[in-house]
Parts: sequence; C-alpha cells; structure tokens
Amino acid sequence: MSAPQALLRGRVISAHGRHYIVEFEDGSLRQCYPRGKKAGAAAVGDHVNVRPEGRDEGTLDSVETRRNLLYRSDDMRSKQFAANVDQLLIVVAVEPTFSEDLLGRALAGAWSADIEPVIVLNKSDLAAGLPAARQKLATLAGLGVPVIELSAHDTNGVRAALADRLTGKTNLLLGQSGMGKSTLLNALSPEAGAATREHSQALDTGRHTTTSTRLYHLPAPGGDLIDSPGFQAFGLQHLSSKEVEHGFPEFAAPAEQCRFYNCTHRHEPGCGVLAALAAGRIDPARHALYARILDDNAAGMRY
Ligand SMILES: Nc1nc2c(ncn2[C@@H]2O[C@H](COP(=O)(O)OP(=O)(O)OP(=O)(O)O)[C@@H](O)[C@H]2O)c(=O)[nH]1
Ligand SMILES: [Zn+2]
Repeated sequence: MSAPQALLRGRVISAHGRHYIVEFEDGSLRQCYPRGKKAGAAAVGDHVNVRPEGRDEGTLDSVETRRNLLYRSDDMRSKQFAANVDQLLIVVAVEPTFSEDLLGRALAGAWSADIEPVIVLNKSDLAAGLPAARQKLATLAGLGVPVIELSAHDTNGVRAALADRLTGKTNLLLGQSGMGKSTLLNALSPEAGAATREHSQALDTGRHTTTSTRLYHLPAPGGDLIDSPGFQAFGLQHLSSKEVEHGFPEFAAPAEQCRFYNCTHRHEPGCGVLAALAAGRIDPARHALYARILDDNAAGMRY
C-alpha cells in the first residue's frame, strides 16, 4: 500500500452543492468533496487543504480561518457563498431605477465585514438621466464611497476605469437585475461572461443547472472577481446589532458621545447619533435604513 499523499493548499473557485472545484498554486484543478460533515462548509474564495485522490479529485481536509464570510439571500433563505472578499463592486445604472434600500443594505453588509465598497454607475451614455442618478448617490459619495461612472458597452473604458482598482484583490460583483452586471462582467473578463451566458441559456432551455458562484482571474493587471449569478442582496440577519452598526460608519464618531455604552441609537436619551441626526449631520434615510435592518433582524425576517 502506498503512503497517503501530503495535503495540498488551494483555493475554492466554484461550489456546486457539496462539491467544490479547488485551484492549486501550480494552476491545477481538482474536484473535491468534504470528508466529514464539518468540512462541508466551504465557500468560494476559501483557502483549503486538500488530500489528493487520483489524478484530479481530492477530499477537503480543512478550511483555513477566513477574513470574512458573506451570505446571499434568495427566496427568503440565506446561505453562505463567498469568503475572503476584499472589495465589493455594486453595479447600479442610470436606468432602470435602482433600489436605494438594496444599495444601502449592500453597503452595510460590506462595511460590517470590513470590505471596501465601490459603486459602479453604469450606462453613463444615457446622459439625460445621469444628473438624477448622481443626485441619488450624493449622500454615499459624501461618505467617501467611490462612485465610478462608466458605460459597460465601452470595453476599453471599463478597463481604464476599473482595472487598477481590482488588481491584487478579491472582488465580489453585485447588481440588481437590469443594471448591466452581465455586460460589465463580459467587459472585464470575456471568459467569465461566456460562462454566465452558458448558464442563462441553460436556464432558458430548461436544462437542469444549479446556480453556481465562481471565482475568475482577471486579465492583466490581474485581480480576482467572484460572480454569483442572481446575486442581488446580502443576507444580513446573522449580524449582531453591533455588526449592523458597523455597517453605518458615519455613526462611529457621534456614537462616542452616547451616554450608554450599549446605546442602540434609536430612542435613548443622551444619544450622540440621534443628536447628529437632529443636527442634520446624519442622513435621515440612512438612519431609517439602520432601524429597518435591526427591526427585520429582531423579527427574524430574512432578506
Ligand atoms: N445604454 C446602455 N445600456 C447598457 C449598458 N450596459 C448594459 N446595458 C443594457 O442593459 C440591459 C441589461 O444588461 P445586462 O448586462 O443583461 O444586465 P444584468 O444586470 O446582467 O441583468 P440580468 O441579466 O437581468 O441580471 C441590456 O439591454 C444591456 O444591453 C450601458 O453601458 N449603456
Ligand atoms: Zn446612541
């Protein structure tokens, strides 16, 4: 009998139910299965240790400690899907109208996990609607979120606007339907665009497919991009109240003035956040969103 092979360290680049495609440092791929129930909880972006089996399979031995773990919510369910994300690219567009509530939730999800958000304002060629879209984003731009205007139809323009920001990072792409996420993905990585087109064609023809999250390597200057077809909203209900608060960075300085250390910034006397709200230094819509997320979580509702 030959001795068991040594463990190999790799990164999960796609997940289909309980089997994973893992990529190793030499660029090789293996289809991997979790060994026990405990090893089953890997997500795309996880660094894992794999025991090779045969030429191109392996068992998942362990998942390394992750920097963050993100949940997506679909049909009232929430499930983990991406890990070790550095930057979130949120695609909105001049038209159709985007939801400010979903955008605010996406930002809260990013900030609560220490991920830098970037807003991509797509369809900048639709010039008539551009001032109104900019206006809707003004509060967030004022908080320091980069807002990058581009047209996803202009491939060279997309690369010029984004390539340097994406390099050296694991980026996660998020967008409501119709914002142009697929067009943008195709401009950034034709390989990724082709894979998602195949996926949606399969859905149209009724062939069985499972929605799969995938990590793509971007062409030079590089960077990784995670696409999760249909990903429109984070699941936030696993967040504690403090983590939700962390999703609203403009609360941090005024919260230092709160009388109570466990202030929820909703009705307490001597609350620095409510004082900043009353003085117009915190946007009322942002505070209302914060309260909605806390209420949803308290009610056990799922987004
Ligand atoms: N004018 C203009 N239209 C665009 C631009 N980018 C995408 N579109 C159009 O917007 C529509 C939606 O684009 P998609 O890339 O399919 O959008 P998506 O966000 O992936 O949407 P779903 O497929 O519904 O998830 C398509 O008709 C695109 O041609 C752009 O920069 N300018
Ligand atoms: Zn307070």
